[in-house]
Amino acid sequence: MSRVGVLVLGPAGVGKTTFTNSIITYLHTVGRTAHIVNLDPAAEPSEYEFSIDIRELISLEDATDAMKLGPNGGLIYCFEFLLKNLDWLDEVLGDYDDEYLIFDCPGQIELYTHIPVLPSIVKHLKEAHNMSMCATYLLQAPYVVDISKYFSATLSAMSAMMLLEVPHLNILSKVDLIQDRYSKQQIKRFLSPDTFLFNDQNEMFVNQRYVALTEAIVQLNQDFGMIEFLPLSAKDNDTIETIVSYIDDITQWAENQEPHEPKDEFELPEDE
Ligand SMILES: Nc1nc2c(ncn2[C@@H]2O[C@H](COP(=O)(O)OP(=O)(O)OP(=O)(O)O)[C@@H](O)[C@H]2O)c(=O)[nH]1
Repeated sequence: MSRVGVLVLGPAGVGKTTFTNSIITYLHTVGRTAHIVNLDPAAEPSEYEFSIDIRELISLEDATDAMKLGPNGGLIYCFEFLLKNLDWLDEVLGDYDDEYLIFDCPGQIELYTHIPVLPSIVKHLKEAHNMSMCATYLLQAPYVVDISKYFSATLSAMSAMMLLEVPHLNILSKVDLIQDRYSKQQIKRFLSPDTFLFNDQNEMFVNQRYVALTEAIVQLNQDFGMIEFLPLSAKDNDTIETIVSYIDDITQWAENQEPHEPKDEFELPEDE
């Protein structure tokens, strides 16, 4: 028995649910099946039905009403409740042997960058369910191309990578929204950032020490090769296909299925 678990992570509004639905649509078109595991206790109804839904155990409304908590405290309460009730998760997962499960997660990144709740759940999925896991961490292109946001965004991705300890893909979402501001070549350099890329933005810093700091952090990133992105544009099937091929390679889904090599080159969506 083997299961694949794809975690869809990232700050609020980066496109996690849209990406989850795009993967399901793509997999259906190539004759594969996948299921959505909704881990957002405040989720709205989505294009595809959730196969497993945390709201059947606890919803954000239950937590905020019963415990008199605000939305963030309520969300943390829901995850702690899930952690205490892993037998519920075991039971609902019991029906999904040999399946491809996509975990759509909430956008409150403290759940996977600051507190150990999601890492504990992920550890349980790996150990108790023999799940082959891959984390996808989405950051939206219109933010990441701004140098001051680039750092907080990439550091949050790195923090999740270190806390979760599962193979990790960084994804630059909503690439279509920057295609009229940047050439294909510039966008390719955002996917694998280098110091040269940010030189034209350094003038925004009055304090020259920030310029030096910027260059040092980008250099560190380059030296360790920690942050590279795969491009995503939700309506562009090629970007979805490439990301799925990487996930398949990481989770070795293809080993038990048809042979499937990951693509060598990133394919950027065509300019509008
Ligand atoms: N232009 C563009 N818009 C996108 C893309 N992906 C998502 N969006 C839009 O971004 C908004 C947020 O998308 P969601 O999928 O709800 O984002 P989310 O990360 O699941 O949001 P939360 O669950 O609230 O954290 C919606 O209006 C989407 O239509 C994309 O690739 N391109």
